[in-house]
Amino acid sequence: MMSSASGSLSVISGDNQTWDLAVAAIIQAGHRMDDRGWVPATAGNLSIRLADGRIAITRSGGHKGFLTSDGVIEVGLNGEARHEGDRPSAETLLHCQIYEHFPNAGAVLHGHSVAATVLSMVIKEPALYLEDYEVLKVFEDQTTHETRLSVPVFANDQNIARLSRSVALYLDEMKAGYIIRGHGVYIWGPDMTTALTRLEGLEFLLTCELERLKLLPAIPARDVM
Ligand SMILES: CSC[C@@H](O)[C@@H](O)C(=O)COP(=O)(O)O
Ligand SMILES: [Zn+2]
Repeated sequence: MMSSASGSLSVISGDNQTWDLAVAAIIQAGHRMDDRGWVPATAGNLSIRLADGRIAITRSGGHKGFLTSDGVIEVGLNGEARHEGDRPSAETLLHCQIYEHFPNAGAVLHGHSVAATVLSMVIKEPALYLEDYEVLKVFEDQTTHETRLSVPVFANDQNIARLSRSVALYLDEMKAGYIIRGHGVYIWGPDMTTALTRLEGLEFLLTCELERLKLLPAIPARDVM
């Protein structure tokens, strides 16, 4: 999932050339995700890989709607903070794994939307299947609605290193990021504009699926024990 989308967001840069631009893009994206209701409370984390390889990521525990430059710090590809005392996102390893696996990845986004959280708890399958939606074309290589895209769903795990090992097995097949059950989505792109565009596409599709489920005939109630 690596082609670029041109964007009109003022700060969110397509080239991520300088630290200050990267930080500004993360702040703007955090505010946008908050406006859309995708990062409630202190949920979510965002990062950018600069052209020189440095990784800028949100600090752990901050509210992404009130993000300032102090809330963005540098980590190495091993997930460790570059500056002593800095506490990067608890899920930094999931970002670094994407940067390591996809040389062209330049931005990674993680949100906790209601749709991603509820849908992933309702479906029991190890993937969510999206088909026949026009908006599927927002994802790389998708040229028609006549397709079936699978978004892997992984069990939630507070042990992020262990979770990243489960994710690693499926990274090559991912066209539209992945979902952690009852938790949220991870999605990425070559730059922040593209990552945000894909996130918006995915969130739209998840909301459609949730609405569709509501219209389906009710599942018969289980026998009361
Ligand atoms: C509000 S709880 C959410 C966290 O547990 C986590 O899943 C999350 O998305 C944010 O963690 P963070 O360490 O701030 O990057
Ligand atoms: Zn999270």
